[in-house]
Amino acid sequence: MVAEMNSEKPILVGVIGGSGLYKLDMEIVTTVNPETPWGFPSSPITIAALPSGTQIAFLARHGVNHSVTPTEVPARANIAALKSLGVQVIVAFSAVGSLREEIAPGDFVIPNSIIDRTKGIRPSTYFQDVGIVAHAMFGDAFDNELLAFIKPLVKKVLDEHPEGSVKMHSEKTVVCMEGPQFSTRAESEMYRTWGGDIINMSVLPEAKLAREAEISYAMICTSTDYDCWRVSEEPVTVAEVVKTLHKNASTSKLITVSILDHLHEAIASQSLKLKAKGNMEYSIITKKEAWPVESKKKLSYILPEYFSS
Ligand SMILES: CSC[C@H]1O[C@H](OP(=O)(O)O)[C@H](O)[C@@H]1O
Ligand SMILES: Nc1ncnc2[nH]cnc12
Repeated sequence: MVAEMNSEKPILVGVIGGSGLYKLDMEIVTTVNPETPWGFPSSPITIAALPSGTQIAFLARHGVNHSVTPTEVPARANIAALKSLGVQVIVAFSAVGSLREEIAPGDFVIPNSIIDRTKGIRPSTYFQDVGIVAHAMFGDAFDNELLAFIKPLVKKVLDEHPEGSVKMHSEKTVVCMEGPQFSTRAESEMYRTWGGDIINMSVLPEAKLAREAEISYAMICTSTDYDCWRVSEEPVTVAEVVKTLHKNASTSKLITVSILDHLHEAIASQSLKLKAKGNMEYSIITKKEAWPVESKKKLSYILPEYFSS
């Protein structure tokens, strides 16, 4: 029997899959493709059901065939589309390079901070060309309450992995570079001196836009390579990344099936206090009387609490 979208049980959790994670092994309820004021998401969104019946939303960041570059990911549309479905928490997956000896390919990392090395060419805010200015807080780049909630759950899954335990690291800093080319050895070494622990091309502006849309956001990273800072070794190649990607993707699927019910329940019962909710109330600096009508309409798509009336 095909499950139906359950209108009484809202979809609270969204999952963004990165390189290698283009679908989840779950029952598909339906597929939607909402057109947002910022266009269409990178891929249609799959509404999938956990064995318990809990429904979640899944989106492939680079499209299901990995045809969208990190620079071209329509992050505003992705986050807005998930918000339009009622999503309050996003668990994003990402394949990352390791900048530390102790983070080996195959390890998992849940970062708590970000260094921005994108080049300003990705639309990175909803508050652009709308005549309404907002400055979201981003000191804590991820929702710390959410991190604290998922960390022990992810660790348990990794400790009990059927093919042997997988190492998990937390409290790490992810460097987000522009790409699509990988870093030079000098850059890689520089990121290490800056305190970077892992590197990807995807966490920004995704994490910033989630914050603006008042969605709590965490990233679960899967280490695939040592980038190029180890001078005695060849620099990273896509072939090397892909080698680790397959095992990592099946572990990521195991994590989603194992933790999302707990997460959904904690959000629904409000036992998990989400930090993102309400954060924009004090971020909008433009006087309400000056908000252009058209902009209010556009922004009400992501923040109906402030812009609907
Ligand atoms: C395929 S190597 C570089 C590519 O992998 C990561 O993608 P994602 O974060 O979506 O898993 C990295 O950010 C780059 O986009
Ligand atoms: N070395 C690396 N640099 C940037 N993004 C990556 N994704 C996976 N490995 C990476």
